[in-house]
Amino acid sequence: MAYSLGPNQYGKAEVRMVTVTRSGSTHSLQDLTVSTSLRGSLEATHLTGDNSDVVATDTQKNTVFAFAKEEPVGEIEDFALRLGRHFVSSFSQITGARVLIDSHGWDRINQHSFARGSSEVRTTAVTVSGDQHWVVSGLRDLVVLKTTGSEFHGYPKDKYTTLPETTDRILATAVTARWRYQGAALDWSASFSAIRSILLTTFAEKHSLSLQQTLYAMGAAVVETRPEVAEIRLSMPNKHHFVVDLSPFGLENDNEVFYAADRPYGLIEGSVIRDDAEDEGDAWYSLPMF
Ligand SMILES: O=c1[nH]c(=O)c2[nH]c(=O)[nH]c2[nH]1
Repeated sequence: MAYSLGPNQYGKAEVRMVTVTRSGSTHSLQDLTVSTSLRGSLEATHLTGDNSDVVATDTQKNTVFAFAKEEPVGEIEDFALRLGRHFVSSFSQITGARVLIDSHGWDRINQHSFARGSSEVRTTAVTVSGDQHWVVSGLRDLVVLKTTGSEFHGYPKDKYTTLPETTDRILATAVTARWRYQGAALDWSASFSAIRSILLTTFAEKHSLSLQQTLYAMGAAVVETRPEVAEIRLSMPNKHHFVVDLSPFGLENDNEVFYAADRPYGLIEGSVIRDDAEDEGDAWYSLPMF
């Protein structure tokens, strides 16, 4: 039987790194989870166990920590680009690098104390291939809910359908969004804040006939207003809130008391792509579709 080594990559996953920057007695904190992954001429280790081309995952982890000391980490996109370029330019057998960074938020209490923020995470996935690079940034677990402005009706009914139609329901989701940047280097933080704010405003203001419609509106609003975004992919679980039947207790539930079910949940996923988007290259290589 004939076979050969297929696509492969390897690296150190989820390096947990916290950095403290001091400006007098005011300290700043960055709390990151960094994953590195390398591609290249790695047949030997897979086929014969010859490790002469393997940049050890332990070395990759050490590089993350050392780079954080040698220069301020700064924006996660820039830090990921520095790491990716380092691996590709330092080792001739390494032709591509993927660096994933999650940034976990802390809210300031005083000059040197912090409270862990919400579950929301800011993300980036940087790919370096030869002298090219791609940046896909985003957020995860941005939990939002609206108490009205959401309907769901008009769907097909068959013998298994029990869901009542509604013209007024709670709509809640935990947004995961990834957007692919195009064009020249930019102010990553400013772009992130603007995109996050567009997602929130559109969720709140768009009257919803389905979560699918809301997802598309959120993505479209980003692509319409942010020329640096070639494409955005969204994954939005429908965090169902069911009106509790209070009639056994002789009570009428006028959309006031809900059962917040955690599973199963609808999972609505989709993307919005600019017609004239720059080529995606390796931007999404080995990333989940949504
Ligand atoms: O916004 C919704 N989209 C669906 O596809 C769906 N299906 C369902 O049971 N409830 C909902 N809500």
